Amino acid sequence: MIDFHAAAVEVTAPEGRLTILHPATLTLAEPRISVIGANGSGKSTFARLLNGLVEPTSGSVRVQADSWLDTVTDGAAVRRRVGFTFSDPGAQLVMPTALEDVALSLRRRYRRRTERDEAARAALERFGIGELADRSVHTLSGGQRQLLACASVLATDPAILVADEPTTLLDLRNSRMIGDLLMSLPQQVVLVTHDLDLAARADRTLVIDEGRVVFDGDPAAAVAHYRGLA
Ligand SMILES: Nc1ncnc2c1ncn2[C@@H]1O[C@H](COP(=O)(O)OP(=O)(O)OP(=O)(O)O)[C@@H](O)[C@H]1O
Repeated sequence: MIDFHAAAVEVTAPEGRLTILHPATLTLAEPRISVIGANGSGKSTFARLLNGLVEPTSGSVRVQADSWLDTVTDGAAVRRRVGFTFSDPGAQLVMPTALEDVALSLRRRYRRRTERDEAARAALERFGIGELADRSVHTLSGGQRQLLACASVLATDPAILVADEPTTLLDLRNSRMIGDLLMSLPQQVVLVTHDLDLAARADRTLVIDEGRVVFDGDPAAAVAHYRGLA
């Protein structure tokens, strides 16, 4: 569960103060929530507020894991419970091999190296990329990196997953695989996407336009609203 209370984001740009997200008050309780909108409308800003990667300049964003946590004052605890995958997986893959990358995200949970590597290998298998365990992340295709980034984040078993354009780099087969996976996870999922078919599979869809949530509700109606804007 996620709660926005008059949360807004302003930045300082050469042309002065800009509001990139106007105050939003909403509660996200549905298991699958999709966020759609044009390039530059504010979707990533909205998504990054959910785990404190972006802090609201006014208002607040709180997430409920075991208790309610504020994304600013409880930032580290929020980031342990809210997993985030970036549209560019290169931004989050930091270790030389696929296995080491997943193992890194498991270092808090498993102190012993052998247990950690075993759990990391199991996470890779779950995503159908077990055979890539010992490959250098630099030799992976864009789609394989995206799958690895998802495996690394989900291996930590976050309470909520925020996925920012997780299928952008993927071919049809892998987009379907990631889409099916996101729709079947036990965690709450907030998904930012330009894939309107995938967005429509959510329980609730937000449309963001010029920094405002301009539609919030039924996914099919949201997609129709977005098409109307375009
Ligand atoms: N730190 C910043 N300083 C100035 N402008 C910013 C900053 N962060 C974001 N913006 C601007 O805010 C707007 C919203 O950006 P955001 O990345 O949230 O859009 P988006 O909807 O995710 O776009 P896309 O679909 O292209 O990824 C854009 O115009 C962007 O240039």
